Amino acid sequence: MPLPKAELHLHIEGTLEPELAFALAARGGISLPYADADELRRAYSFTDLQSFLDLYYALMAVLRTEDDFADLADAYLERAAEQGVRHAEIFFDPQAHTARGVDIGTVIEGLSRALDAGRERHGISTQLIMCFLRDESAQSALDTFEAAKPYLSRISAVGLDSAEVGNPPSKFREVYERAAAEGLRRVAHAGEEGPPAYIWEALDVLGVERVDHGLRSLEDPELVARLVRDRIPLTLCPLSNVRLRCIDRIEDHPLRAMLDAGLLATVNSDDPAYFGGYAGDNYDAVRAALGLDDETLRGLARNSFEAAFLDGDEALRARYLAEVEAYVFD
Ligand code: HPA
Ligand SMILES: [Zn+2]
Repeated sequence: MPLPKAELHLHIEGTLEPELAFALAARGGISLPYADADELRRAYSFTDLQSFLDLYYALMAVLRTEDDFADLADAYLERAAEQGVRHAEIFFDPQAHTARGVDIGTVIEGLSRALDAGRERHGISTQLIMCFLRDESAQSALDTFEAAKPYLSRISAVGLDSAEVGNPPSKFREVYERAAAEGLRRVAHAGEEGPPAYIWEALDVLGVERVDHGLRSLEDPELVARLVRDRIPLTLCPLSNVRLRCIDRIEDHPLRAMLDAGLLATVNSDDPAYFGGYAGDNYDAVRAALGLDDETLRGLARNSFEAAFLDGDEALRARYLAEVEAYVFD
């Protein structure tokens, strides 16, 4: 049995495995510019974030109907359950779909259908986090937020993703203010490729409660002090960092140094279909590369549930935390 954990940094569109992409393409009468799943998988060689995003957005062409989104989320939950994920807070990118003429309601209803069934079918509790594409305009984010208004009861938080450098968090101040006014939680990708200054902005301008990645935090000791003081969680994604060449080798990952500095670090998968592994695979990778012992892994799992947006159900959080403490490593 795998270590129980929460997944807090997972793009549902990044769980689109090549085989499912071809199956959805066939169902929708869409042709892909690859002969088969193996050829597509061979294209998964990235030089930076943008080179990944280009393929990530292109492949979304197969996601068109409510059933497509439901099947995508159901396939993810099945893989996640096998890897010990008990709770998942899942990003989606509405603008990547509405730009192709897919209604935002189709996206949210399809995902929600699979997530609602997920508790029974896969034993996983879930939340949805709506992300804005930071390389689109601030107005586009505002328009997206307005379009999502009828569905806000299904969304727990807003996030910010896509091409980071040149698109600082402060660009999205207004839409984050609106989200907060509607009672939504706030997170943002920051410090993946971008500088520590972007992490400060995410905290001070957008009011985020968690930083997605925050990989470059250690470059700024004052920032580390702030993150430690306020117990701001970082949702790290080790395999992603290697595949997108934010770090050269997994052995160079700053996770251990971050834990030693007192940061509330968590381990997550980002875009598992593209980066070589789901949540448990990321735990396995850092365990092997950084020589983490069992109690450090247990601490990472504990952090994941402490960082989860489970304030509305503290009994559930307590149950998950008890599972972590009772876990016996083999
Ligand atoms: O790793 C990522 N970084 C930024 N945006 C993203 N959108 C999907 N994955 C990512
Ligand atoms: Zn991400």
